[in-house]
Amino acid sequence: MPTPSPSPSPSPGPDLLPTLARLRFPPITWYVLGAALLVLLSWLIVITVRYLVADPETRASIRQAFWIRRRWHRLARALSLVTTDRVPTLGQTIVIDGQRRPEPKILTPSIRTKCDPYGVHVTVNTVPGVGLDDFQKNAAYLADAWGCVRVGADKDPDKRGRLLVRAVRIEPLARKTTWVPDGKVPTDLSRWHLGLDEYARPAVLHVADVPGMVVGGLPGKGKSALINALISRLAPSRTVQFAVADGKVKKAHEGDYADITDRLFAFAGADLEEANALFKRLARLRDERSELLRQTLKVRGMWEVGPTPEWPLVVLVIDEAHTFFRDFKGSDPATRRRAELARENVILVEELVKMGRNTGFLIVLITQKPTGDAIPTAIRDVCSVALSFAQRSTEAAVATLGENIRQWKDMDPSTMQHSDYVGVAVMARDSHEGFLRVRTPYVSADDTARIARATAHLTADPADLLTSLAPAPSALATAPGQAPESGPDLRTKAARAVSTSSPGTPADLTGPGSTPLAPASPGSTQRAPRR
Ligand SMILES: Nc1ncnc2c1ncn2[C@@H]1O[C@H](COP(=O)(O)OP(=O)(O)OP(=O)(O)O)[C@@H](O)[C@H]1O
Repeated sequence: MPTPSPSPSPSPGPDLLPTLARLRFPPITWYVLGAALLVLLSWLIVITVRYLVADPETRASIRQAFWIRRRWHRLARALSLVTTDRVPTLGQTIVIDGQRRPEPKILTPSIRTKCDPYGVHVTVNTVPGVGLDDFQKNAAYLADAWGCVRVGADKDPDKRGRLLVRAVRIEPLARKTTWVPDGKVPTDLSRWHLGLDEYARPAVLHVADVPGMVVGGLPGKGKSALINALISRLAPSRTVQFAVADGKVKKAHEGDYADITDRLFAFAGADLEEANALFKRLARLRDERSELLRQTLKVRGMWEVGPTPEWPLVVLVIDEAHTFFRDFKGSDPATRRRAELARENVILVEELVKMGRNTGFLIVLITQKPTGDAIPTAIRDVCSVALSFAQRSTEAAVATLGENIRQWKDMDPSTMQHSDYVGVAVMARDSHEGFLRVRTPYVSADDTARIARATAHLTADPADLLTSLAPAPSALATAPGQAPESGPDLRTKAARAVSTSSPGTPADLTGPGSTPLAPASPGSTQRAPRR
């Protein structure tokens, strides 16, 4: 019996190419095929070149991103980050007869990746039933699966239904960075780039929304470097003026600010009278500005137009702040006087913080004292930003960051004792829930001194500058149909504010009657030369 010949294979096998060659495709097909190959080739060239020119760490991130995309569908199913769609589509209802049920469809969020040296940014298009909460709950598993130190998810502010998932491969907090200031005039004073957060995203502080900030931390953990960064960044701008009260020293030529005095329009040492004189002087400047604000700048708050050379942002740094607010106990006259000054200092600084933002003040209070009384709560509560470098205990962290830090154990700065964390600060912001850890760049005192020297000619007393803005008395005269303005003539007031200091007054204007807004005691508030 003849054996039946095997049935022909369904695959064309070796005959495929000749068969294709025999087929006559219209020429357009070849063009389309050629174009597709060209696009594919160009794409391959682009990604290869991109990979080759990247630094070794970005290359590692590119490889990581490849595996994230490749294994995403499996991982998403394993972590239940998918949804099952059982509702038949219109097409299925037409085609499928009543006996059969349509196959449920698994919807997986689609992802796109972007790399940097620290890891991968994953953009996720959500599917119904899978959202931000699910990604946040699974962050630790995602981190394990992707080989990352940390994964965080957030909503994309630019598009609803889209999530931004950050996979950090290299711990940004443990990586020390240095910034060598270039002396360039900052383009936007309302934003201060503090450093990188724990997801290697830029941590930006909106200075315009910050009336005051508290900086705490153990000695040697990075407080001065942070202030160096602030001064080096802002000093090249003629629209910023600085004053310092330093509780660590008696004279301006001692201590951390000795090399930048030329860029300060006022300085006070640890002496309480001296500091009190400086705070009063700034409080009067605030009052003068408040009266002139609407008439001269025609706005309700300085930040609506931003600082100008005539109306500069006044940055007051109060270092070792606890020195000025101590609760002195004792009944002898000297102690009673000190207690009175300290109490007055609290009120003056609290008001400067509370009411200074609109008129262009930024108050920075620094302390290394780890107890709650270091900065009185009256002041701490009106500062909208608090930064704490490493602390010895949770109680010390509470003193700077407030009670809330007890709920966020992994953010507690008392866990940052390792030397890797020098320069890392935990930040609390009024408008945000929780805390943020920021790796701040190191800025040396020498670099800050260099910038201060180079920009010393920009130093000016903001009170002097007000006179150029004060409207002429005629402008303040009663307009027809208007009630006469009560209170002193503003121009005269502003002029009076500077009448005690003639142009070319020498650097040290500490003698009685020499400080324009608040005459200080001999050897007190010092001013850099006005040029
Ligand atoms: N952001 C940073 N990155 C890396 N290292 C830093 C950083 N900030 C500070 N350091 C290192 O720590 C040292 C001490 O820093 P810094 O003077 O800023 O501390 P501090 O908190 O101001 O101390 P103190 O309270 O005694 O003034 C610096 O000399 C530097 O070596």
